Amino acid sequence: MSSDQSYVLRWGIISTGRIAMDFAKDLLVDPATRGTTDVAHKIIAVGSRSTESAQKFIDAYINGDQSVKAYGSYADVYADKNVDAVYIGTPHTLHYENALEALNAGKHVLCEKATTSNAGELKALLKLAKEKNLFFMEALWTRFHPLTLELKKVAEEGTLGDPVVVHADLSADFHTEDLPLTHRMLDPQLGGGALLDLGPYPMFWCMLALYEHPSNKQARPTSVVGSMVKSKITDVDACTSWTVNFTEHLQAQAVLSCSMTAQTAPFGATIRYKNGIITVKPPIFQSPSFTVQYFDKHGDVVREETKTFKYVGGGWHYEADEVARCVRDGKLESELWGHEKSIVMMETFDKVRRQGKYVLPQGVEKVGRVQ
Ligand SMILES: NC(=O)C1=CN([C@@H]2O[C@H](COP(=O)(O)OP(=O)(O)OC[C@H]3O[C@@H](n4cnc5c(N)ncnc54)[C@H](OP(=O)(O)O)[C@@H]3O)[C@@H](O)[C@H]2O)C=CC1
Ligand SMILES: O=C1OC[C@@H](O)[C@H](O)[C@H]1O
Repeated sequence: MSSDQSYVLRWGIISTGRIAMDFAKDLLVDPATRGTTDVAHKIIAVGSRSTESAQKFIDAYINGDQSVKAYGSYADVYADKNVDAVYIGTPHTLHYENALEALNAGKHVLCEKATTSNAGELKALLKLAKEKNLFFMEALWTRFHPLTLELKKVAEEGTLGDPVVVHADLSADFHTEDLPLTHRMLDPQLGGGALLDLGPYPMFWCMLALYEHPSNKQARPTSVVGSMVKSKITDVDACTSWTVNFTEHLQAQAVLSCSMTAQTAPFGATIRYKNGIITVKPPIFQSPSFTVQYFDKHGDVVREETKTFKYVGGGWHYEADEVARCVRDGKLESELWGHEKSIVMMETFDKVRRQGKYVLPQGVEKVGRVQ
């Protein structure tokens, strides 16, 4: 759906799993329902390891639209001349080669989190994207939500002062004892475990609250300390926690955690400032509301405000709109979630994996094995 003036980005979707479904469904939501009139989306093709699965996906989630091509390989999507941008929804450890092939075929890329298996792979992709003059973005969808945009305004308008401590957790009990060993959360070949799957979200709130805060002047973390509890089933991380310090311009610390064997922590994310506190209600990847409490000089709450957000769709369409705008404007990266932030995220995960002694099997990481 598009208004006459809108720029239409033509998508190719690769993989037919859970997140590809969520993303595709959101591309079909009328942009006007979220106040978007300058860009719109068209799904041109779906690629899967089997044509049957691609066709089933189109039938089930793209209203059986006959104009959408069902391909039995990802390569066919990259080769389709009508595709402008490729959305990658495969497991983490496949992102590198999928994105590499898409970029080499001249396509812009939106790639699911965790962007790659490690920072080395990510940097190689970013270099290629720049050489080819193509847009690349990690699909950190939470960055583009209206809640996040509003929270950032409130956080940085001055009254709250500098940020000091962030706590954030994202967990989910995947009942790993019942999963097949080939499930992406358990299989080390697929980068299984809590950190690479759930970790991007606690880390995201750390990045938003501390890294992005103007007082931090975009300084990278000064230290990262992590700890992992391994799963007894496949030795991937079941529970991981890590602290991230920002001490070059701030005196601030984030205390972050994720687990794939427990329910998420009820506090979601809290950001404590000199003069108040912001609480982000769980789930922190798709939060419905946040509350701000302002303190007087004694630390007593003098004002409290809760802001609630609703929209049509699941919220993945906001990142799609960002990609469309950037591609339309010839940008190679998003100003809101650019390359440097994805690198800081992946470098942090590399450090935590090293400290937790989580080594992926030989050959999984295509660039710079973390060990
Ligand atoms: N942004 C978000 O909200 C979310 C993001 N994610 C991210 O998306 C990625 C995929 O997660 P999710 O959709 O839950 O995973 P699924 O297991 O549901 O789907 C993954 C898909 O990848 C394709 N695939 C290609 N090779 C393999 C392989 N060797 N093993 C398994 N699947 C393969 C398959 O599609 P086909 O058979 O068609 O080729 C499969 O359906 C992860 O990186 C995850 O972190 C996940 C959930 C939410
Ligand atoms: O990105 C994600 O968000 C929601 C979680 O349920 C999921 O495991 C993760 O991949």
